[in-house]
Amino acid sequence: MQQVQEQMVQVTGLRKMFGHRVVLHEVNFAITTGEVVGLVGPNGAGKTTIMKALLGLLATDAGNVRILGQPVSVNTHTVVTQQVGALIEHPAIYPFLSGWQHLQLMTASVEQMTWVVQALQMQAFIRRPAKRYSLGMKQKLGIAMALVKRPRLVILDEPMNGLDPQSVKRLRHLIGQMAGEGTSFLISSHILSELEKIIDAVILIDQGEVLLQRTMGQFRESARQSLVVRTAENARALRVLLQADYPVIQRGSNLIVTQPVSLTPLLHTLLDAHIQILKVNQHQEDLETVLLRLLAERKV
Ligand SMILES: Nc1ncnc2c1ncn2[C@@H]1O[C@H](COP(=O)(O)OP(=O)(O)OP(=O)(O)O)[C@@H](O)[C@H]1O
Repeated sequence: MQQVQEQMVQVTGLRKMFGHRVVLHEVNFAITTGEVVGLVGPNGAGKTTIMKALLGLLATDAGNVRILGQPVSVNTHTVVTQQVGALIEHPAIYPFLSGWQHLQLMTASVEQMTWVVQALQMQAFIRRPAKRYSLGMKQKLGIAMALVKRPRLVILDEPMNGLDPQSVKRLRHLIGQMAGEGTSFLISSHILSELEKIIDAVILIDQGEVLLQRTMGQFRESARQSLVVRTAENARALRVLLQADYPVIQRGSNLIVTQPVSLTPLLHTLLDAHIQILKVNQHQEDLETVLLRLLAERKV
């Protein structure tokens, strides 16, 4: 069923200083209903600070946060309490309570608790005291606590930390399912290859500024296409292509043409030099490559 694209989060002109250091400059972005947004950027870029501001956990110096149209600040967080689930930094876990008792702190609904325990496959350890949990079990419990009330907005800071591949897959599935039912997600992660599989849009933060906000559709359209060519004589092929002014580099056993070019003249150049072509592939830059390139270009 098509979701109505209601505004879930609206952040305008957010500014935060720690002492004299500006850590968020004029941050603006929006998240719609059912949208899964990735918040990415280098260490110290300001991702956790943004998440804390969204939850009203941090006094800001300027700007506004609205969730479902309602203002959020350190003094006003009714909408956060009622509609938002979050896991920021480490989950708050009491060693002597079981996982189940932690979930009971979040909701009175046994149905909701049973649903999340099954969805994240926590049945085997949910009744044990949390002091006996592994890192990954604690992380799952933290995620379960964020999701159990089926909130309208979920904020997850590095949710994949410590999770095994099966659990990552299960979480991905669950996020997709909840998003399909209208829950919005803001997820930070350094594991861009994983993040890319679940997000609808990405926000890139660097030094407290939003460098880019794009839907994955826009992102794929603008991602550069490179051409991967393998020949029987790569060293000679490299020389021939460079002489013909192609932007080409050698990587492992492949030659990479780094900018869009027409295929036929390139192949003719190689065939005219009697070089046997073994493989030709179009390759699209992935999220990680594009973001690293954008960050590198910024430093130039
Ligand atoms: N309580 C604080 N006091 C002073 N400076 C702080 C405080 N919290 C964060 N900072 C600074 O604010 C900046 C942004 O930190 P933040 O934790 O938001 O980054 P991040 O993008 O989440 O980084 P990471 O990827 O390493 O988790 C950093 O330079 C950090 O040193």
